[in-house]
Amino acid sequence: MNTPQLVVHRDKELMAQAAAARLITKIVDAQATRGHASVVLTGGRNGNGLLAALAATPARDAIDWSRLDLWWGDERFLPEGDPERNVTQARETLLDSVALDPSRVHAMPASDGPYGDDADAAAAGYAAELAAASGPENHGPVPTFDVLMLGVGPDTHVASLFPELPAVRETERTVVGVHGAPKPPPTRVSLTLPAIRAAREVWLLAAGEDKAEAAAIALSGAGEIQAPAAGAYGRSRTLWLLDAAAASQLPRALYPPASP
Ligand SMILES: O=C(O)[C@H](O)[C@@H](O)[C@H](O)[C@H](O)COP(=O)(O)O
Repeated sequence: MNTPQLVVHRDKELMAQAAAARLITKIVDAQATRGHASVVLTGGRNGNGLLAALAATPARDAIDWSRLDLWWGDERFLPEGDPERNVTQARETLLDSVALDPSRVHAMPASDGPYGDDADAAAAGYAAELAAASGPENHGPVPTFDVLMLGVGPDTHVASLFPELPAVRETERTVVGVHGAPKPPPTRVSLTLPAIRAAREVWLLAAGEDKAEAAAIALSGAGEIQAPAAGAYGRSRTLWLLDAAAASQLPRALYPPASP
């Protein structure tokens, strides 16, 4: 497990813009090196804020969108097109305005899709899709994601892995159904910590006063069952992207030197 790297930006807007610029560079470098890139998106205000910043910057067209694989860290288990679905919000915010290859956009199943309203079957289906995309050069039944992004909840949840619930305890499966989530809607589909940890880099997005306690808890040695964000780390890099408000309760020793 690598030590988390922290970057603190002045405010939520600057954090989103800086994170978008960082993501563009990461994708462009991956495509220049390997001909394609693989990114896992997250839902929520910070995740969508990053996509909105990406949509608004001219530099976005440095990305070859046709050679970008998109996956999701979690999804609200709702009907196709429901405005509350993470993929619906991502499409409206960015995806519908860039020339993606639809075969490389891997949305998680909807509750009126091929698996019906069975979230556990939908999770197994997505796990199979991940395994099919994984090759011998990857680490287990998940493709090697260049960047896996996670919003951090005020209770330290990431994806749909909530403190103490069964999904955060999963050590074998890569995708699980989530029932009774404290953040509505209650039924979701989520990557598990083993799948998250297959990523080269994991970026945790935490902006806003309401994330300050969660960031301090997750970065001060809490266990992953009580604080799932503490268990989210990448194979070669774990990066926390915060604004000053979300970093306001961090122990001084963790505060990066050149922070606002
Ligand atoms: O489905 C979801 O709700 C998200 O994937 C979830 O994991 C989100 O990223 C966090 O709850 C943070 O959300 P905010 O950025 O809106 O606080």
